[in-house]
Amino acid sequence: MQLSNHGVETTMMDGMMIASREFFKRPLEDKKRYTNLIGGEQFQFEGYGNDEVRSPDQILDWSDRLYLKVEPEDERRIALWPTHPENFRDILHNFTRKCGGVKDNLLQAMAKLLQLHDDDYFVDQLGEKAETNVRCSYYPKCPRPELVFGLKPHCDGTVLTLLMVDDSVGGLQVLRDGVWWDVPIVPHTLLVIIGDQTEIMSNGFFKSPVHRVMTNAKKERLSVALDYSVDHEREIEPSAQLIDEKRPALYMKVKVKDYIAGLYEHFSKGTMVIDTLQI
Ligand SMILES: O=C(O)CCC(=O)C(=O)O
Ligand SMILES: [Fe+2]
Repeated sequence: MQLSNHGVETTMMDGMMIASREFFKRPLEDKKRYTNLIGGEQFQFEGYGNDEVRSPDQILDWSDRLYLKVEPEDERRIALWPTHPENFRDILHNFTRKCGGVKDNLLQAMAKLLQLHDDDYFVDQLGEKAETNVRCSYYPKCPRPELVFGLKPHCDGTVLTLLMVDDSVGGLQVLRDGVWWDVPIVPHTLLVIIGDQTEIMSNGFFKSPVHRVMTNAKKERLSVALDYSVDHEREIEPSAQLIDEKRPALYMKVKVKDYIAGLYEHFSKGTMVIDTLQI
């Protein structure tokens, strides 16, 4: 879904993209100060780097990324937030605040669409300690685009993802009825990707789409995503309001922390974690 009247100023969107681009352009030594490999080997989610390597035959993606927890604000690991470009931290902070409002409006509209008793149903599900992460992804030019993905097929394990894509180079594709479709680029829109957590809570009324990023031999590409998740300590399950005799619960209850752990396990193998929860 493409959102245009979202209220996030174009200057703020451009600023966030430019700051991310400048970060990735920094010398490797500088970026490594924010590495996601502790002591050069132990993987942590936050920081700069690639996917976790879990097995020697794992197929890796042709991308670099900077992944940071931005909410709850008091859990930020500010030492991992780049200091160059100098405005990076401020822009990320402001962008996060602004997009938070967009996310709440969207979740309310989705609750309305499902005719839930309370428009804040999904907002409340997120919990006090809802987790938001930013994912800035840089896809370098790839000499053999037919051999590797920028990002392999996956579903987002989020409630939803707000995504800003490069306005000069495509690559994002979404799977529909067995066919991969290019997602068109419309500058200054925000792409909304429904995540698995919403699929579960909505008892499958909303579907989390399978998507992937293709590589490009001639152009590099950048995207910035905000991932919204329910508090990892909470459990999610299909809303009781969306279950009846005709449509029983389609998914089991799951703790978000366990779901996310399963997600990465499956992602490294190229399989889908949501399939393991189906009743
Ligand atoms: O780079 C993109 O356009 C999409 C990135 C994405 O799907 C993800 O990070 O989950
Ligand atoms: Fe994604």
